[in-house]
Formats: sequence, C-alpha cells, structure tokens
Amino acid sequence: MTDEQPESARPEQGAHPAEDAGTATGADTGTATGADTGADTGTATETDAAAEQSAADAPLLRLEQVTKSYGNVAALSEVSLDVHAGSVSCVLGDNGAGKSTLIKIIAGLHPHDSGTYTIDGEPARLGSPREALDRGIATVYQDLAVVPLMPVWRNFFLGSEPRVGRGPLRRLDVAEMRRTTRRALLRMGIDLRDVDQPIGTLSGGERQCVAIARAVHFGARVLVLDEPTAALGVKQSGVVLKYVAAARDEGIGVVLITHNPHHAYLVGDRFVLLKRGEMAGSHAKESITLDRLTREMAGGSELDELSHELERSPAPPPPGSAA
Ligand SMILES: Nc1ncnc2c1ncn2[C@@H]1O[C@H](COP(=O)(O)OP(=O)(O)OP(=O)(O)O)[C@@H](O)[C@H]1O
Repeated sequence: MTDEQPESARPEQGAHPAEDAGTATGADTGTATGADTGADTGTATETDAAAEQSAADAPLLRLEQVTKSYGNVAALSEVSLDVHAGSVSCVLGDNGAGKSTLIKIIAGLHPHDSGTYTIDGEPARLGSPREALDRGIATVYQDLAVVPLMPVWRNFFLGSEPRVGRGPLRRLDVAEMRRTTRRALLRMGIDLRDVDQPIGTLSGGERQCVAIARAVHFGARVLVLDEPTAALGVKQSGVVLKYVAAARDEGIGVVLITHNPHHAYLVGDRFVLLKRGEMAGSHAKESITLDRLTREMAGGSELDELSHELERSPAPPPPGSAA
C-alpha cells in the first residue's frame, strides 16, 4: 500500500542523518569524501523529509471543479472537495443539490464530464465501483444492500467469504466469519448481543454501524457515507456519528453526505455546501459556527423571507369597534 512505503522507508533514512554520516565516514576513512557524503546525505534527507511531509499533507482524494450533466440537467457544476486521512469532509445539500451525483462520481459509478478527480495525487477515472473499492474507496449507501434474513456475520462477509477444505469438501469457514465479525465490531466499539441474529432484526442505526465496521475491516481508506442518519432518531443518530468518529480515528478519510448541519457539525472537519448542483460554500470547522452553517444550509435570506411570509396577519378589529 502506498501509505506504508514512506513508513518503511523512514527508519532507513533516519539511520543516516547528516551528522551521523559525516562523523562515521570521517572517523572510518578520515577523508574529505566522507564529509562530502555527509553533506550530500543531509540535503537528500531534507528533500526526502519535505517530500514525505507534503505526501502526508496531500489529500487522499481531491475533486477540482468537477462538472456532471445528465442530458440538459446540470447536476454538478464546478464542485471541489478534499478528503484527508483521519478527517471528516461533510457535503451538505437539500433535495436535488447533487449529493448522489457526487457520490456516484467518487464511487466510480458515473464518470465526470470535466474537472479533475485525483486519488493519492494522481488523476483518476474510475471505470466501476469495483475499481473504486480496489483503490480503497468504500461507499455505504442508505439502503445498505443487506440480506435481512441472513445473520450479521453472513452479511458482514457477503461477497468475500473465506473458505476451508479442498475439492468437494470445500465450504464456508463459518467459525472464522463469526469470530472475525465479532472482533471487527468490537474494534469499533460495537458490542452486538449476537452476531448470529438476522441483520434485519437490528435497528437502522445498528445496521449502519455494522456497515461502517465492515468497510473499515476490508481496508477502506476513504469511506463515503450516504445520509447515514437520515432515517434515524436522535439517539441512534448519535450512535452512528460515534462510529463515524471511530472510523476517522482509525485514520480513514470520511465523506459524510447529509442534509443535517447539526450532525455534520458534530463530527465534521470541513463542510462543502451544495445548492442546485453548485458550490454554495466551503468552510473549515474553525472558520464557521453551527449557527452560520445552519443558516447557509437553509439559505439565510430565503429563511428570513419565509418567516416573514409565515408571520400571522394582524387580527381584524372586533365588529362594532371604531376603526
Ligand atoms: N439519471 C439522471 N438523469 C437525469 N437527471 C438526473 C439523474 N440523476 C439525477 N438527476 C438530476 O440531477 C440533479 C441532482 O440530483 P441528485 O440525485 O444528485 O441530488 P441529491 O442532492 O442527491 O438529491 P436527493 O437528496 O433528493 O436525493 C437533480 O435535478 C436530479 O433530478
């Protein structure tokens, strides 16, 4: 994995800092070449360190000025979004804002018409959701695509079931799936009573949590969540947001699609607002309050207009009273 390369390269570079190289080489050989080598190594080390730093700062995924139309309908127009490791980027928008279209582009379901989509700094044009998954981009859709009557562990491994035995004795490794599901859920802090229960018997929030844990277990680096709290009550929404935060703390770059600014603000690090396919704002958490985010989301002046329209008209004077 690309992430691991700098990690494994670091100790080697760290073992040859400029002074060490200079001293060791000088002591060993007593030649000027040794000192020169030390200086060269120093420059190289600094350059490498700078390159490593900028690689660490680079977003896992970046959309720049991305545009997408369906025939005459402009679903997205020049939308930009950065997703960094260990942080949550929220995309907020009302119905028809273009949220699903954005997800489909990120997940490899639809190609974008113009603009750039880069993954790990390289331009990408994903041909299918499978390709997105192979690049570590997992999407959890609202309907969750589970088989309700199958146990939790079976759904957890759906499509990636481990097997044991050979030839005609080859079969699903049920014990391993049960064990791993339990462990993967616990790792995210999810303590299900029973992984044997049909997934359809879990609450909507619990199903979302299982889907998040599944994506983390199968190595997602970017996790796209399509309105995970849309159909949930206050308490369950809180639980799901807790696991969004847990995924973030595992170093995953999360894209949280929502129309709820309160939920976004609880876990988000940056917020992109979409309105009729266009970017209506992009803010880091430090630069916006929840109040302002809510007003921007609701369309501040439109809300003022609405509240004006909804004001009660003054009651008519009682009959017979002097006007
Ligand atoms: N396959 C399609 N063909 C034609 N128009 C489409 C298609 N998919 C989406 N649109 C249009 O593109 C615009 C953005 O739709 P999109 O589904 O991305 O918005 P959304 O923010 O996800 O909305 P919602 O929250 O209601 O699902 C809408 O005007 C929609 O009607």
